[in-house]
Amino acid sequence: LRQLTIQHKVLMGDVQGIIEKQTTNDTVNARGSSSYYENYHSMKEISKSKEKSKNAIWIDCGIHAREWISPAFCLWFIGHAIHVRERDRTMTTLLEHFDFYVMPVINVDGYEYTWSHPSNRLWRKSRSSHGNSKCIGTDMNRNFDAHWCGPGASHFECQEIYCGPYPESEPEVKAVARFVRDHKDIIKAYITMHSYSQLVLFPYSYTMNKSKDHEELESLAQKAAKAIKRTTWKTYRPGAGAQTIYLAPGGSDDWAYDLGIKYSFTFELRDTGTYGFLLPPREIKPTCLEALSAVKEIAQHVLQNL
Ligand SMILES: Nc1ncc(C[C@H](C[SeH])C(=O)O)cc1Cl
Ligand SMILES: [Zn+2]
Ligand SMILES: [Zn+2]
Ligand SMILES: [Zn+2]
Ligand SMILES: [Zn+2]
Repeated sequence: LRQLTIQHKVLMGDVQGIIEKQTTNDTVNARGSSSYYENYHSMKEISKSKEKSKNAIWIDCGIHAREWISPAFCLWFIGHAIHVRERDRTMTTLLEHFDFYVMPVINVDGYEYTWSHPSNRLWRKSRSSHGNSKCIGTDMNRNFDAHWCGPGASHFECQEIYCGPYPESEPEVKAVARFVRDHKDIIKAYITMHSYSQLVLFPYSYTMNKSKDHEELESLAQKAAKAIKRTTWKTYRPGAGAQTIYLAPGGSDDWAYDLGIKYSFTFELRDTGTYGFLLPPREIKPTCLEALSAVKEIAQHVLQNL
């Protein structure tokens, strides 16, 4: 059967099958359809054969269409991690211990929409339509399966905080949730970049109750804020989401935390309201530098607490 399975896959020209062709005694990936990530990951697993997969840190950006500084950070981060790691000792060390899974723009259709429709530059949601409503879009940060659609979200499709028809109804949310679930044993931190307000948020947002790791996360968020202060003198406020910004359910950070990824943070990047979502280009680089210093602070703490 195994031989047949591999033959079938190779015949199907499935990359997965070709990868498995090189499989030594690794188990054949049981799942038929595996995503790019699975091909990539199983290739890495095979290349290292016996070794456990490297731990990883997840960073996503652009879940909200109008928060343009967020995708800018993710792309800048990738560039930094690739080009300057010789000069950046900390980054070099972190990259020896972690893979960084970076998703530059989760809400691709929404982001593109704000570029192609200047009159809708402040669009927030996805661009999907469900049922027969005249209104478009689900707030992807209310669509995760974490106290879904409780207080702080809306069941009404025309609302900015519409939670969607059901948890993970948005294909982009489903893709992120599936990947993170499939890799929850090696993903040691979940970081999601938003704007604006200059905040370092940690669970919970869906309840006013403190998480079991409240003290540790608070202290780490404070250290992240101090790193930002040291880098650009900007003040970011650390705090649990519900107390610091608003009570809201279905967010990705709460979902990742309840999945077991303890180090889970939402960043609200610049600014505090002067330009808001329309942050001028001159602020992109300093914002990326300060956000990088915070991400490094978190990653170093995670490394020390593996
Ligand atoms: N779990 C969460 N963490 C952070 C936030 C704040 C962001 C800021 Se734009 C949002 O409203 O989606 C919201 C939630 Cl639901
Ligand atoms: Zn994998
Ligand atoms: Zn946001
Ligand atoms: Zn925001
Ligand atoms: Zn620490």
